[in-house]
Amino acid sequence: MTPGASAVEETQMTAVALVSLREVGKIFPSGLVALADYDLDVRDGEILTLLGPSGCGKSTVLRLIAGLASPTAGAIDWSAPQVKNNIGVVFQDATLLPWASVFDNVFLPLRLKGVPRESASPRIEEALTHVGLLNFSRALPRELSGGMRMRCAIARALVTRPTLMMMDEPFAALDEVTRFKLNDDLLALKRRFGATIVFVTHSVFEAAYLSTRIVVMSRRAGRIIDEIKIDPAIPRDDDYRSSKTFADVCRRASQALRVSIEEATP
Ligand SMILES: Nc1ncnc2c1ncn2[C@@H]1O[C@H](COP(=O)(O)OP(=O)(O)OP(=O)(O)O)[C@@H](O)[C@H]1O
Repeated sequence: MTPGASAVEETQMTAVALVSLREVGKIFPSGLVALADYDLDVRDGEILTLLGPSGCGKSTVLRLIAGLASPTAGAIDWSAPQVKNNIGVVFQDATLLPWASVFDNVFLPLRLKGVPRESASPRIEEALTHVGLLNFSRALPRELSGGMRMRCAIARALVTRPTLMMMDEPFAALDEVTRFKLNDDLLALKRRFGATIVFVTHSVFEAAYLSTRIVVMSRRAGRIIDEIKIDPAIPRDDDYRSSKTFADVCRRASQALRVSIEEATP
């Protein structure tokens, strides 16, 4: 039985796939096989987390979906071109332009799309308001804390109103209190902006807290070894963190991770 499974969750699992990876392979020029025969649907509205040992191919999956790399085998099928052409991406390193203000960093994706600064301004201010950085719009990245830099990166990803957000260990470098706060803020942003999120983390607890579905990958060319569905209707709060459902999800994800690590150990 899937922890926290319910009729609501089953309904969500039948949601349309925004993007489908079909028998996708990725072999790097070095000959390293990062992915082989990899199948994955990303369904509308979900927070899908990829969990797996270091080097199992999580970032590669993200990069393929984001169009930052190409598969060497298989197909990536999109539900609509507008989904493919407007993806928000957030990396572990906030990757802000050091010489540009918070405002100008968030403006960047719109500037690249040819939107004039003046007409972009309300959307930038809205995005900054939602991440709590409006009062810092003139600050430079070096004047911000790590958590604030990540908020800026999230605002930059949200400013184009993407249908799909790809987040590669965005909170891994932050202290636990900041990380918890940003987890809650991300869920609030998701409710506000409604994007589907593909999230990569090493943290079982973070995966169990944020996700509506967790995919656990094996080390051997990124095979999927478990899929854990979590009822999206469960409020993500302190009660959830101390609930049996949360404990069950963590236990099952940890067991799957252990299997994936043990089967890769000679
Ligand atoms: N450009 C590249 N050229 C050669 N090998 C690469 C390249 N990028 C990634 N790899 C290798 O592909 C495998 C998968 O890498 P990937 O970054 O997708 O794993 P990951 O699961 O995200 O790892 P981590 O959790 O450590 O970030 C690793 O063995 C990595 O060393």
